[in-house]
Amino acid sequence: MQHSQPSTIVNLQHVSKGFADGGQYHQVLHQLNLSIHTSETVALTGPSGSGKSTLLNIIGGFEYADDGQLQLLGQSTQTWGDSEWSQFRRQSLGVVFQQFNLLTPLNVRDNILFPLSLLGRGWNDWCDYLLEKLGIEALQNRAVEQLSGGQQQRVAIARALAHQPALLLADEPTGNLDAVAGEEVMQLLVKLAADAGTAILMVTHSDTAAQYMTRRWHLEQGQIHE
Ligand SMILES: Nc1ncnc2c1ncn2[C@@H]1O[C@H](COP(=O)(O)OP(=O)(O)OP(=O)(O)O)[C@@H](O)[C@H]1O
Repeated sequence: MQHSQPSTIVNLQHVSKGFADGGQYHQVLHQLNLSIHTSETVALTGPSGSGKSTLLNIIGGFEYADDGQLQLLGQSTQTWGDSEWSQFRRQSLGVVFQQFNLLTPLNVRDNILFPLSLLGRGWNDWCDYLLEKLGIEALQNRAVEQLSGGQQQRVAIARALAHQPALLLADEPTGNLDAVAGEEVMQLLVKLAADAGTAILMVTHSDTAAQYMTRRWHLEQGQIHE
C-alpha cells in the first residue's frame, strides 16, 4: 500500500509569518527551519496563540508565509498558484479537524468517496480496509449527522486517508472527544497512517495524544523546540 515519493515531505527554511494587530505587527513564526520525512509522526504543542494552526495552514497552502521557503514533496511552492496547490491537496494531503468537518448532506460512504472522486478514482479494497479497521462498516449508509462525535471522527480519518496521502495535517483531532474515544481515535489514526505510508503533523493540547507521535515540536515565541 506504500507509494513512492521523495523522502522529505515537508521542508521549511527561514519561514516567518506575522499579522497586523491593532496597527502593530505581531510576529507569530520567526525564521522556522524544519522537516518532516516519509511516515514520520510529529506532535505540535505550544501555548494558545503561539501559531500552531498558522503553521499548519501555511503547510496546507491555506495561508502564505511572509518570508522563507516551503518545499513539499521536494518541490518549491514559491511559484505555485491555485491549481498547483489544489493538485497537491487532492493527491498528497489529508486533513482532520477538531470539528470533523464532514459533508453533512452525504452519508458515510459518500464522505469517504469524495476525495477519491476528485481524483477520478472509485471505491477500492483500501476503503473497505479503512471501514473495517475503524469499525464503521455497519454505518456506511447512515447520514453523518446521525453519528456520535467519536464515530464522526472515525469517518473523518477514513476520508483523510482514503487516497493514501503523503501527509496528514490534524488540528486537535481529539479535542471534541472524551478520554476513551480520544485514545481510540489516536490508536486508529497512527495505525492507519502507518499502513498508508502517511506522515502526520498533529496540533494538540493533549499530552496523551502527543505521546502517540514519534516526534514532538513545541512552538513558543515564534520558535520550535524539539
Ligand atoms: N488571519 C489572522 N489575522 C490576524 N491575526 C491572526 C490571524 N490568524 C491568526 N492570528 C493571530 O496569530 C496568532 C497565532 O494564532 P494561531 O491560531 O495560529 O495560534 P494557535 O497556537 O493555533 O492557538 P490555539 O492553540 O488557541 O488554537 C494569534 O495571536 C492569532 O490571534
